[in-house]
Amino acid sequence: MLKVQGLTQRYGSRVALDALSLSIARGDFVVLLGPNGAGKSTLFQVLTGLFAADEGDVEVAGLSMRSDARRALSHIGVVFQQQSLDLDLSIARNLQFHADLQGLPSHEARERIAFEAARFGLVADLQRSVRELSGGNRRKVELVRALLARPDLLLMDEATVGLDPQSRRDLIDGLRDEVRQRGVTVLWATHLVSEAEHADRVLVLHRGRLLASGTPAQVTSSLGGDTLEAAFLNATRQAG
Ligand SMILES: Nc1ncnc2c1ncn2[C@@H]1O[C@H](COP(=O)(O)OP(=O)(O)OP(=O)(O)O)[C@@H](O)[C@H]1O
Repeated sequence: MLKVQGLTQRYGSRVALDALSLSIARGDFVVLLGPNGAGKSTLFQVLTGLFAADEGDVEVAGLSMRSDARRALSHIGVVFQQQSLDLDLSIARNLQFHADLQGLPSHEARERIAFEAARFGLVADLQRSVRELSGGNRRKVELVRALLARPDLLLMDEATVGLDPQSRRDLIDGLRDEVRQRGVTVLWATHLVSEAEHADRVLVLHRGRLLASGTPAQVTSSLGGDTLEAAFLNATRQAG
């Protein structure tokens, strides 16, 4: 579903992505785990077409971001680090507005909004303004919004920043449901090891390079440590 080949991005003399290659199979829930400055946001900016990297290419569903960006992007849904809902509109209006932008027929939009709102426990709040919602529910609305166009690949860039453990859990559980039922592929960037523990695969990124890739147990043993957290801390402290 996603193939990244030899991606390099420099900011002056700083190398944010260093010939990075990775691939993700359809229906996988993959956590991209990296400390601050590892290159997660830079990677997401390239994946979402905000800019082309200095070198390398990205393929989404077999479509090159360099030569066929518009079609490649049509397969992607994204939740960025920065929140971007209209605070004065209700949840329903925010979602409807986005569905209109995507050109979804209104009966389909209504069905999907109702379906996803139920999955994420938002039904009772649909007519409330976003301003009145907790941070956790705001993130859920953004996730529902990203799912409206039924993307094949969902990118989540540190989507749980600022949420308490229960809200983080609810968001991840809702998304895992989506993965199970619809086979959506998820790339979830975070610096929180606890969010990687239930992933199908973990990719450990440090200084723009992949240090390890595999199930949480495989990554723990390949990086050397009793727990994923110990292995991650050990590897990102040592790696030069
Ligand atoms: N616009 C920019 N100009 C210069 N350097 C940048 C720019 N954006 C990122 N960098 C540098 O590139 C490297 C990777 O940054 P990036 O934001 O991609 O990492 P990150 O893993 O998303 O970090 P965080 O978890 O802190 O958001 C860092 O060293 C950062 O300082």
